[in-house]
Amino acid sequence: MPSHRLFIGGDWVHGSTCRVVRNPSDLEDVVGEYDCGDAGHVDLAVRAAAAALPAWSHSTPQQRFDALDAIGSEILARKTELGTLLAREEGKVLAEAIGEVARAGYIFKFFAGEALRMEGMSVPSVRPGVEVVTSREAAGVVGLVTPWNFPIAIPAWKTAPALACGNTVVLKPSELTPGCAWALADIISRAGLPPGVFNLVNGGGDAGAALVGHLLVNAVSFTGSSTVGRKIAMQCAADGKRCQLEMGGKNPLLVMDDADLELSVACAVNGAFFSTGQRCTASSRIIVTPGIYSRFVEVLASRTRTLRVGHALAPGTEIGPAVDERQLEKNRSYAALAEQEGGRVLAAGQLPDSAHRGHYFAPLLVTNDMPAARLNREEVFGPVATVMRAHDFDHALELANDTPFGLSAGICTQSLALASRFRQKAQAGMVMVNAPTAGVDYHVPFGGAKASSMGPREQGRAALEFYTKVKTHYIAP
Ligand SMILES: NC(=O)C1=CN([C@@H]2O[C@H](COP(=O)(O)OP(=O)(O)OC[C@H]3O[C@@H](n4cnc5c(N)ncnc54)[C@H](OP(=O)(O)O)[C@@H]3O)[C@@H](O)[C@H]2O)C=CC1
Ligand SMILES: O=C(O)CCC(=O)C(=O)O
Repeated sequence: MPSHRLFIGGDWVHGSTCRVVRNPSDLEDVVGEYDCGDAGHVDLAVRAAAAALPAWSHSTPQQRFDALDAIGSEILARKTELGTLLAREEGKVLAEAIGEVARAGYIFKFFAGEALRMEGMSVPSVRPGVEVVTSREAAGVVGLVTPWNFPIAIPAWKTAPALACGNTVVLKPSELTPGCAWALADIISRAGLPPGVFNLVNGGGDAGAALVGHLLVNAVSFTGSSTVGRKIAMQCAADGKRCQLEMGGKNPLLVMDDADLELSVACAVNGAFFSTGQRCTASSRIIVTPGIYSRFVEVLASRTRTLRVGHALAPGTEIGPAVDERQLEKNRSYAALAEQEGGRVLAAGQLPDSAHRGHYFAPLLVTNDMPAARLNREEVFGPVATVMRAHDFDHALELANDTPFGLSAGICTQSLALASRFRQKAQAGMVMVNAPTAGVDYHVPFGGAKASSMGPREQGRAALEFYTKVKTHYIAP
């Protein structure tokens, strides 16, 4: 099987090592071999991006539109094939994987349009006869460091706005999922961009650190763990680089006495367990008021027991495997905490007969009313959710906000008054009413409050704040 190379300065280049990627649903299935780069490859890629910057940052909106639109079209045309690759590489069930690929395609289409709509302002000056206008310019060479859990959508939602705004890019995806990033680079390589405008260096955290610390990189956008995010923030602050971080979540879903039972169970199951809980927007804390508690827990527990865990490509699978052995061990260690911390297991899903073939973990529903319990404070990133009992709405809101994170927060209620109070008081970047905390639109801002995010928002028009610098022009006659 030929190894997939790095893409640097318009050429496919050998890396220094090679990674064999195996399907987490079936470890005997080899997905592919991918070259990994080191600090030297990162240096070459950043220099290529810096050399391409002057011309690309002055390219016409039409050139940018044409390239991004072509990339979006090819991704959409190949969504089933690429979705299958994603499902094999990351373990996301096929329907969700195809949905993620389509999302990546639409993101490129959306930002193709944004390239045409790059606006400035014309503002009356306080001085007579002077004209004031603002314009947007590219931020420069951008380093994109991405995680494994959305291996094509996250590279897309960073790369597309970066290119639309005239930046040049070095993408360093997670070493666990190089295949989707490679497929994206392959599509981009045929979209008519000049050499060096987009570069791919697959590799591990060393390549990521080399990219973040490179002096020719002007801006860094990162999605991943809080631990790595904090390191990157410190490095960028020391170097004076722009920085955008999307990190963890411990997202609450409130279920109020007046909630529709079926709808709230569906929101909880989707938010807590779909995508194997490997979403920063996952509903890992479900906070329930007394009037609905017993009925809700009974239906949710029975639904949890019957969730179909299995091979991501098998028809009917609802929950795929954990991405790798390390994440599986992490899930198991949190599962062990369920009783150690004084909680109780309400329900556990069933492992498939073929569980020994992959990194399978059965969804777990735990009750623990202690806000200080680790299961209520730390991001597991697996299909593990706690149910907490709240006395009333105010108590539920207090529990919801009692977390260092603030990405997404949801409420199930039929009361407009409660929904409005929740939307105002929830300390989160995204609030959902009668909808799961996870699963967002691709054309509106995405990001969190408190320790979940740093820097300007991603996605939608808000993304332009990070990927452009505003210039103010004073023109006197
Ligand atoms: N909020 C979110 O969306 C995500 C949160 N997470 C959380 O993080 C945990 C661990 O997942 P993991 O993939 O290891 O996440 P990491 O934060 O470790 O990795 C994210 C990306 O950063 C890279 N990286 C690692 N170290 C550095 C560094 N020092 N400088 C620059 N880049 C670096 C990684 O490379 P490499 O390929 O070597 O890992 C990867 O590309 C999960 O269990 C989950 O809790 C993870 C993914 C997404
Ligand atoms: O919930 C979503 O649609 C997006 C989640 C996400 O971006 C993440 O987990 O990194």
